[in-house]
Amino acid sequence: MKMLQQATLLEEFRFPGTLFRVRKIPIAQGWRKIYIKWEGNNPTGTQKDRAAYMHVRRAIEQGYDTVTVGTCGNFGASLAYFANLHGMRAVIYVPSRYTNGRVREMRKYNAEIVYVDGSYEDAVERSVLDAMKYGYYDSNPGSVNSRVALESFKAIAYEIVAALGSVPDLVSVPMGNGTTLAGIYMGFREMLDMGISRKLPVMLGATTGLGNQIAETLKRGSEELVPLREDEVRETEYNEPLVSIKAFDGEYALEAIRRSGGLAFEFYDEELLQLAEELRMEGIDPLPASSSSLGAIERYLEFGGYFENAVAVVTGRRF
Ligand SMILES: N[C@@H](CCOP(=O)(O)O)C(=O)O
Repeated sequence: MKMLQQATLLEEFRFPGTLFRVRKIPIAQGWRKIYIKWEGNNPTGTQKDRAAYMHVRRAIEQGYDTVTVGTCGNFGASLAYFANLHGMRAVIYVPSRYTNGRVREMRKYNAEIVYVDGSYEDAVERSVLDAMKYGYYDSNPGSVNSRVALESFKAIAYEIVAALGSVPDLVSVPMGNGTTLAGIYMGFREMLDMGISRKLPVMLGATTGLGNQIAETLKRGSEELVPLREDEVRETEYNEPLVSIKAFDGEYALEAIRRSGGLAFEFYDEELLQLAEELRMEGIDPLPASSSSLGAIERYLEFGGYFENAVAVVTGRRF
């Protein structure tokens, strides 16, 4: 029943699901194939639309009139959009230093903004507490409904296999909380378990060198997520979506990277801008942080990795 319900939800809103082959970048020429899974054509321009859509549908089915999330931008804009589309109230918690265009977009979709003094993690915590206090549907990572986002990203794996006809050797995903990467890997696992496919891809996590709990854990070779202090992390204009003091789905992402024989690679602003430029030559205009997935594939080759075909999930457009 649960699976049937989910399939129905996925069918009701069709995400554009664009997958195209990279042509201009030297490493992608010849026999080696690199594809971009482009999420920038989604309604608010990022993969978060997939999760927000499913959260709003569930909230309606469960009789809620208000949805909430803590956000730095993308997830909040998505949730506000789908809530507004379905006549629901959205209360979005934003760290007070964020007054960017994405916050204006949330207001455009009639969301109520609550500014929180502190980090992204503080905004999430406040949203979770208020969800309990006021009876809002909680869309936060790490909350009672956190499985929903993971489930929603499985569809990316299915769309990749549908477009290519098979599982690629390598899949590279930008990594903040680890939710997108973990969800995509779960999709590949599900297809393998159901006999739809015959292998799993190697998973690459693409993140920032200025503070991500999952990458730090891998570097230190720790079995469990290592705690990161706020003063060990530095947020910049371009790395913000990849920074994570507390990676809410970090355990799942770690498992996906380790079990698939994958790696995580770290990038800095200049590199992210350069990668975004490379992707502009391919005809898309991505958020620099989202371009890190292409960088991880390039880095993997430099480190002597081998693949015949790879997919870089480029999670959002430039705003
Ligand atoms: N936040 C980034 C990276 C992927 O997000 P995650 O929190 O699911 O790891 C983005 O949206 O591109």
